[in-house]
Amino acid sequence: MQKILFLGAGSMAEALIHGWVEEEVVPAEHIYVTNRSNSERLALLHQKYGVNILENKEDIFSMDLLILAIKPKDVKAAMEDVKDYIGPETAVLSVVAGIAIETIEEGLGSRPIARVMPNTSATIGMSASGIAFNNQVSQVHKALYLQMLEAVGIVIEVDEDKLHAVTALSGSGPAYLYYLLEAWESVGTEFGLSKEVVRQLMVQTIAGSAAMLKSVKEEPDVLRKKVTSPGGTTEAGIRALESNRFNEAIFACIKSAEARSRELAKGE
Ligand SMILES: NC(=O)C1=CN([C@@H]2O[C@H](COP(=O)(O)OP(=O)(O)OC[C@H]3O[C@@H](n4cnc5c(N)ncnc54)[C@H](OP(=O)(O)O)[C@@H]3O)[C@@H](O)[C@H]2O)C=CC1
Ligand SMILES: O=C(O)[C@@H]1CCC=N1
Repeated sequence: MQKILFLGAGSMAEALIHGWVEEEVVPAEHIYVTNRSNSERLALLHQKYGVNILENKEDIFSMDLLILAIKPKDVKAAMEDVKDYIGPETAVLSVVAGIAIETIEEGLGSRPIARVMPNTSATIGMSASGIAFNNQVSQVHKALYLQMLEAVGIVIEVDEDKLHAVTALSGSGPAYLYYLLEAWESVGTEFGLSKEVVRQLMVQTIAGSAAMLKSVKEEPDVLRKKVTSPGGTTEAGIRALESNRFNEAIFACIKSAEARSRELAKGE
């Protein structure tokens, strides 16, 4: 893939560009960016990463890969904008939440299409991505996409329908953890600790717990019980989580996000 165009130049496009350029998976000179109107944003990406700015729509014809990195609500208009310029040999990779491969085939014609759900941790090579393909993607291109996504984290192939769940879990997942940290910082400061101290303690706690789950072959409930001394502080904390319906809140969170992904698929 010598020429890769990002249609949409927001957070997710930047996370992938940053990861690919930094990890030397895709040279910056192979990457082109375009958006709706924010030319300052394109100039910033050019300056930060050395990527090219798409000069005119005719250049879309020669792209090997078009990456859809726009919001779901903008996808139909964006496809309408480019459909007369895209060449027959151009493959498509979409990171757009909820939008089905079938919708992209309708908008851009029958061609190889991959749908990926990464997360913003691609910026630092730590994305957890799900991927699904239509039946026109060759084995060679599948391997290439997997390699590109492995360079910015882990990637797991799933049936397309399961991408709704992947979106709700790992696509949105970083936001849930940041929200948790915001709550920890609020309560920590009530005890007179500074926000910075709480952040250092809890970021390391998240990183350490994730590393434990990856390195020791034990289930989360086993690891949890090792922290929980009978009659101790953790037990008191967990009891408070239970009485405040922690499980219900988490189930509601993931189910709402999954349902929203399905609504986006229907254009709602
Ligand atoms: N952010 C995240 O954590 C994740 C996001 N995603 C998915 O990635 C996609 C992009 O999200 P995100 O990067 O956060 O969004 P942003 O709002 O940061 O960026 C959206 C980009 O789309 C551009 N755009 C809008 N309409 C058009 C158009 N008609 N033609 C060309 N470009 C257009 C905007 O340009 P302009 O600024 O000029 O209007 C902007 O560059 C979404 O579909 C989201 O579901 C997937 C996984 C994680
Ligand atoms: O909130 C969203 O719709 C996107 C998809 C996953 C993360 N951000």
